[in-house]
Amino acid sequence: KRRPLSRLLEQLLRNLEKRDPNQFFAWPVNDNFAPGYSTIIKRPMDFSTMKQKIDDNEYKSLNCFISDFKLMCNNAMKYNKAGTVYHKAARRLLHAGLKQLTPQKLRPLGN
Ligand SMILES: NC(=O)c1ccc2nc(N)sc2c1
Repeated sequence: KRRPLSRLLEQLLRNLEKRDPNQFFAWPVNDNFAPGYSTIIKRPMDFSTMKQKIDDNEYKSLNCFISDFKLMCNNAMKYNKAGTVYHKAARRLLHAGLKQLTPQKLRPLGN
């Protein structure tokens, strides 16, 4: 890929997806299997949508990408009650993902 940012984001996305072996976050959540989802979650996000946004060059920075990743995980922790497999998977994914996304070398200059 010509665009260095796209190349970086695709690699980061692949590594984040590895941490979702059950593919709870692979596709948009469907109201049919998650009753009331679209009324509770105003800004849905999932890995396939993030991939499409990379391909459409919608991410202008790494931080925009990280924001969508956090949104996806926080949506799941909002909709799914604590103690459910989905809530626990979202918490694990968020913590593991942020460790990968904000190590010292990736942190913006100055901190
Ligand atoms: N990402 C989510 O919040 C999520 C994913 C899968 C799923 N399957 C259900 N039966 S509820 C549910 C929620």
